[in-house]
Amino acid sequence: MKQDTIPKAVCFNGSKFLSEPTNQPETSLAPHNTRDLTKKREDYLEWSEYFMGLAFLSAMRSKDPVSQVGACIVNCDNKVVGVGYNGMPLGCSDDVLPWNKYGQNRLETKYMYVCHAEMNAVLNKISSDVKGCTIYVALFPCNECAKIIIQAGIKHVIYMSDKHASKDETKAAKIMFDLAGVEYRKFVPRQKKIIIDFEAIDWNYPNQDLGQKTDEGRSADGLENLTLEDCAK
Ligand SMILES: Nc1ccn([C@H]2C[C@H](O)[C@@H](COP(=O)(O)O)O2)c(=O)n1
Repeated sequence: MKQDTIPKAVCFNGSKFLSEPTNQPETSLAPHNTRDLTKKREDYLEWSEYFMGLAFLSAMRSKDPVSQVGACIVNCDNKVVGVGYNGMPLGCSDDVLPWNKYGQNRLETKYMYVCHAEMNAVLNKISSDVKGCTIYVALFPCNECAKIIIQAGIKHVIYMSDKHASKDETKAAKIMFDLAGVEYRKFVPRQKKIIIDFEAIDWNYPNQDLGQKTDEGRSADGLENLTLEDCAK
C-alpha cells in the first residue's frame, strides 16, 4: 500500500486548520463520517439537480393547497435568470381570491386567477431577455405557458412530471413546442432526494454534509472539545 506522508488529522477549529503530519496510509478519513478530506467531493449537486432543486424550493413558496409548482430559467452560461412559482397576481390578495379547484362557477375557482410558475419565472427574469434559455419546471407546461415560453425564446424545457399528459392543454403545448422547435425532456435525477436541513450546518467544521447527518450526529458543542486525537479516530 502506498505510504505517503499525509496529515494525521485535519480539523477545522474556529478559523484555523490544525494538522499533524504522520506516516499513515492514505485512508485518513474524516472524523464522524467517511468523507476523504484529501479528495474532491463527488456527490455535489449536478447542474440539472441544482436547477430543478431551485424550482422545487421556489414551489415551496406557493400557497396553492393542492399543487405547488416551481420553475427556474437558466441561460447558456448556467446562470439563473428567473424563478417563479404558482400564485395569485401581484396586488390581488391571496386571502380574497379562491384556492378552490371546484365551485358553482369558474369564477369561484383558482384557475381563473392563478399565475403559473412558468409565467412568473419568465416575468421575473433578471436579464434583458431569456432567448435560448432552458426552463426547469416541476410539471409539464400547459398550453398557455407553452405560448409564453415560445414567445420568450426559451428553447429547452426540462420537466419532472407529465402527469397531465392526456389533457388537451398538455397535448396543445407539445404540438406548439414541436412546431416552434422547443426541445422538452423529462428530468432524470442522479439522487432521489435533496435534503436541506438548516440545523445540519456547522461552520466550525469543514467536512459537513448539509442535510446528511451522520449516525453520530454532530454539534458545535462536541467540536469545541475536539482534539487532534479525536480527529484522527
Ligand atoms: N405547469 C403548471 C401546471 C400547473 N400550475 C399551477 C396552476 C395551479 O395553481 C396548480 C394546478 O392546480 P391543480 O389542478 O393541480 O389543483 O398548479 C403551474 O404553475 N404550472
